[in-house]
Amino acid sequence: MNFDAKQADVGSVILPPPMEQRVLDVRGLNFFYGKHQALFGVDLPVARGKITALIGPSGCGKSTLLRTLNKIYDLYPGQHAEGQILFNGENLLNPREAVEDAPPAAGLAINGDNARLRARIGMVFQRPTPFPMSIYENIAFGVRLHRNVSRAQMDEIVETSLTRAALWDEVKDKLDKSGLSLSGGQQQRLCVARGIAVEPEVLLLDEPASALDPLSTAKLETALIELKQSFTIVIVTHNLQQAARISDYTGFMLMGKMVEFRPSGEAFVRPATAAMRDYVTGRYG
Ligand SMILES: Nc1ncnc2c1ncn2[C@@H]1O[C@H](COP(=O)(O)OP(=O)(O)OP(=O)(O)O)[C@@H](O)[C@H]1O
Repeated sequence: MNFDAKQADVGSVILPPPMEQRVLDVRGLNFFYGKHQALFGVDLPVARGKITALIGPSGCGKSTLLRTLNKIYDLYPGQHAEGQILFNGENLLNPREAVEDAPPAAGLAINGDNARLRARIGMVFQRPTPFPMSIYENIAFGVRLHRNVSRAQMDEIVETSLTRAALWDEVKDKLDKSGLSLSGGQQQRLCVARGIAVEPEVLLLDEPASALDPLSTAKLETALIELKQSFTIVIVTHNLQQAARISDYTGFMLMGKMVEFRPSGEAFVRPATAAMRDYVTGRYG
């Protein structure tokens, strides 16, 4: 898929959710891998209790943008971001900055504490990454890091998390078996259960179904639709049908820019930009 710079200068159409509904609000974000700039002035408003999908051709910056939201890139030397990522009244990129016109805070201030940030904004990766421990411990491990709970309370958290991730029925009789003994699709739902067990506000998913068969994908999608009653979800996907099926808002990116951001129903039926129209009709790629 080759776009020259002229073709990519397609303008942008951004129809954000109202300010009071935004849990995260990315404004004018630039991102750099060393000297290589991967994001250019990106805006991403994320509505609370909704699923936001990020789509676009390979290399357009979807995963990079997702990785900025819980600052996981901070663990890698040479990577840095500039701009504003507003979360609970605070600019994550500059916690001391006085932010005007920020969405209302609904949770704890992060105060520059990245460990707290990653507990509030959890992440599930492309390949399932269960810990080499029992199914039960996969979930209990993270909870213990954040809270002191009794065995009975932990049993309840494990059951609730697995139920919400649509996995309980398949594993309830083998909680002491290794997480690695599950199928790929089950492992991915275990990772979702692990992510939500610590009750984050936001769950980030980077192409979580790319390694799954259609049945496992359908189960994961069902789980995500249920989960948005309790959590906000941002998902990167190459699967346009999936984005159209499950998301409330869609952001279409091209060459490091946010070209179109709109409610998904409208965006897929009537793309506002020629670039997104070409992309969803398969004219490119
Ligand atoms: N670790 C890295 N070091 C240097 N450049 C990187 C790194 N990771 C990504 N990039 C570059 O940043 C740009 C955006 O990459 P990114 O992975 O965010 O795109 P993407 O839209 O998620 O792609 P895909 O759909 O193929 O996963 C690309 O030009 C890519 O080559």
